[in-house]
Amino acid sequence: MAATLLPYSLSADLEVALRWEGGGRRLPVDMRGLHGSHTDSTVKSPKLESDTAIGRPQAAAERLPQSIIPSPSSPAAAAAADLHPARWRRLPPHHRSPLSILIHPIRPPRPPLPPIPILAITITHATPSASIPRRRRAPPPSSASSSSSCSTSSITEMMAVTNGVIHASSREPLFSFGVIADVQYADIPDGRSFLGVPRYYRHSISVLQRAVSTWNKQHNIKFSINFGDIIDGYCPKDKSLWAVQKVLDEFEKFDGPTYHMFGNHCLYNLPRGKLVSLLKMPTDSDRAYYDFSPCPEYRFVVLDAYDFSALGWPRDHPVTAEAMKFLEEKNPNSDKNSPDGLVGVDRRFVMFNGGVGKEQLSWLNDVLQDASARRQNVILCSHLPMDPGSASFAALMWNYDEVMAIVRQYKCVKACFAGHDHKGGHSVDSHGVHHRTLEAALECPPGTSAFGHIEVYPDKLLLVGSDKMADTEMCFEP
Ligand SMILES: Nc1ccn([C@@H]2O[C@H](COP(=O)(O)OP(=O)(O)OC[C@H](O)CO)[C@@H](O)[C@H]2O)c(=O)n1
Repeated sequence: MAATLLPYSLSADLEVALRWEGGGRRLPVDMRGLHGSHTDSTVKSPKLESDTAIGRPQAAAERLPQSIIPSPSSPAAAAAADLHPARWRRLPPHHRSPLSILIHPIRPPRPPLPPIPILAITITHATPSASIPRRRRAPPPSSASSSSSCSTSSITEMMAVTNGVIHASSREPLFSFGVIADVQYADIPDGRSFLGVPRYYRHSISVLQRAVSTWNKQHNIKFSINFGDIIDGYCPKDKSLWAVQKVLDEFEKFDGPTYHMFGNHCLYNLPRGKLVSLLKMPTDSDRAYYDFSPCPEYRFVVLDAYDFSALGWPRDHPVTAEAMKFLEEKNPNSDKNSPDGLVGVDRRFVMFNGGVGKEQLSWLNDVLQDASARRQNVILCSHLPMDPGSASFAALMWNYDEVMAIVRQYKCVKACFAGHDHKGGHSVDSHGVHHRTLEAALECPPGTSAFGHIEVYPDKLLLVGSDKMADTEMCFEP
């Protein structure tokens, strides 16, 4: 492989944590003053040498010295080292593997360690390879320009893709927040989606329980966001209220507020007005969209993606009639949940999706204008994804194009997060906005999880996911 040598220097004591399918090891290394070079596939230095283990991380890990201690499950400590992500580049497919490497400072500083004879590190990026099962599988980055929005250099730009490496950073986050999507809890036996994907209706609440206890242990998670579909449509209607309350009781155990939004499944079970109050949405009306600002630099906008929808409004409500008329025009199938015969992004015109109404669009414009005036970065949250690169076409918001046309009048929106498309996804659109669809809690087999927390910096967001939720670094122009 042609190797491009890039100089680097390390200025702190670091730990190198290696993870692979089913395990991990943490290796403290005194790297102060270390200088070396980085190739496409290896970090080379007097202490870190590449060898035949390139592409065979397990073999490399097996040869690590005895001083290695077990790695803790949380990679939250990744931070604050002068190891710039720009030094790390994507690997060709034949070098991809399940291993991820976390590099973070040792705190407090440790005494120097005896020299380490040979350590082979293969820098692996979690761009999925169909042939290799991954513990932290990353959704494929997709973008109008994969070079995305990292602005500092063309190499840095390459790092805006989803990957399995938690990058060291030279700063502490401004704050962090927890994320979870599509819990879709129901006290019913396991089942399958319309397309045959297994769904674990009872287990999904355990995923939430694990999320909450993890967030609480991390101590620095300011709030959490639940991306909708709190219970499943198959939940017996006379148990809906009980089921929503049971899930909310779990969120209540989190040491901070949780912000909720509507998903289609919420609306199969309960009327909108009831949900707004049950979910304690911070609005002064029946509106299910709102914004909040956890610090002066950031503004969060939570959209109601079912504001214009055939779901949730009373049957005789004008919105129901208008939405059904819209679906009639866009979708010729008698079953309006079916995208059969619809082509490309037109597959989104199905009844289990919805859109943002005119009033909400105008409100969104006002919020973005205000955020721009205050020089705030904005994060858009919606149950429905808003970029074709980040989700199946059939999962997109009906009028994602109208929402994004407003977003593009300003430069303040840095990322859009969504749920709904359970497999997850990540893209960077033509304007450098990240779109991250979060993997569903519902489709985690027992013993597995999908939740995470997002570290917020002035110029990037770092999603640190549990096993089925992939880590994602999202850089942008501040
Ligand atoms: N092709 C389809 C897909 C779905 N349906 C029916 O629509 C309802 C909602 O489907 P469901 O998969 O439960 O919706 P989720 O919100 O959990 O997931 C969204 C998708 O992942 C988006 O890609 C349900 O009644 C289905 O049976 C359908 O008829 N035809």
